[in-house]
Amino acid sequence: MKGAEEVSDLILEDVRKEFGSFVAVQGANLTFEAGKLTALLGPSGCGKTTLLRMIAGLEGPTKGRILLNGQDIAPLPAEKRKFGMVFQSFALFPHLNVARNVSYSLRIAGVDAATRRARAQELLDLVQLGDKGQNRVGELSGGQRQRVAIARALAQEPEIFLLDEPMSALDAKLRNDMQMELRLLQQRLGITTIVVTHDQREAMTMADRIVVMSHGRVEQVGTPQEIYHRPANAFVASFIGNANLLQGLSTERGVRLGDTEFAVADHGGFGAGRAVTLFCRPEAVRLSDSVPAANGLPGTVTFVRDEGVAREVHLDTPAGHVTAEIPGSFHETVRIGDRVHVEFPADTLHLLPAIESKAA
Ligand SMILES: Nc1ncnc2c1ncn2[C@@H]1O[C@H](COP(=O)(O)OP(=O)(O)OP(=O)(O)O)[C@@H](O)[C@H]1O
Repeated sequence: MKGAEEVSDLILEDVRKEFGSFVAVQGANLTFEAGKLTALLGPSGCGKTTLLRMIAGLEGPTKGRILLNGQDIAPLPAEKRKFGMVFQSFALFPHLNVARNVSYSLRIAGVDAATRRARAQELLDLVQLGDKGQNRVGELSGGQRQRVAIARALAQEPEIFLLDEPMSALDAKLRNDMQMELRLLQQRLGITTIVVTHDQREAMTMADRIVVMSHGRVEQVGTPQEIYHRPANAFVASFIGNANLLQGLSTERGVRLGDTEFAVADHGGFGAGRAVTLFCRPEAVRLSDSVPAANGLPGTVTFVRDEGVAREVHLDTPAGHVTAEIPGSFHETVRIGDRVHVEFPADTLHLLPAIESKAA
């Protein structure tokens, strides 16, 4: 297998894709680090598959450069790029047995039969299907088929490994297992990998870095922790997990929501008197019977979702709707209609740009 040290970062410079008058990807500037797994994450239609297909060479960019090892590969057709690809459907050949599926591309490349057999066995061992080489594809489970698709994509020692929604055909339990398996395999091989997904948990589980997209635009690039704890804007904050996003006015030291001023750890350099969004994760919100020393609001419970390990409490406050996530407890109860004090600890608060009004 090729190691990360032999392949450069993959760099996209101002890559844009238009379909007629529709802009599917707006000038994307991205660096995919060699040897790392990057997730392209966003809602349906945001352009992530189009971006992956341009990287694969299945779609030509309208504009921009795709640089690998110092060369602009944008004009190269897919077959001239040494990339392995796994599709949503796995696209296996039903008439070939498992080993032949894996070695198919080697056969096309004219590799001799003995080498092909040895390589297929090596790859099937790698994905823990060493004893299934002679089986028909139809005899395999969904997870096993996915492993065959991965082994097949790795057969030609690709420089870059591309996966488009690789888990979407699997049920929830298997998806969790395969996410871990794929991540461990990728780390073991140290192969530059790009995974398209609309599932934020999948991206958080597997990726070194996440590229969040919306409407053909890159909204933020960062580690899973950066994206979760320091989202760049309200879209990223609410796409990745749950978020409280309260509209207010910035002050010298924080933010004013209605009559109450809150101290804020990360002021975001907004200055005073600007329309801003206060961002706080539900698990950072505290609920108590007594008035907190600072950053508190009165609240009335409007809904309680008990998820065993945690409890999601929805509240009406003078600043708007707030969601708190508190530890699940067998003994304590929270009921609809309870009046509580809601505290937003200053060190968990961040200011983001104001949410644009649709009417504006
Ligand atoms: N060949 C094409 N011709 C015209 N429009 C296209 C073409 N391919 C994609 N699009 C449009 O470009 C936009 C982005 O599509 P893309 O498949 O990249 O989104 P996506 O984020 O991967 O969504 P999904 O998860 O639903 O596949 C969509 O509005 C889609 O309809």
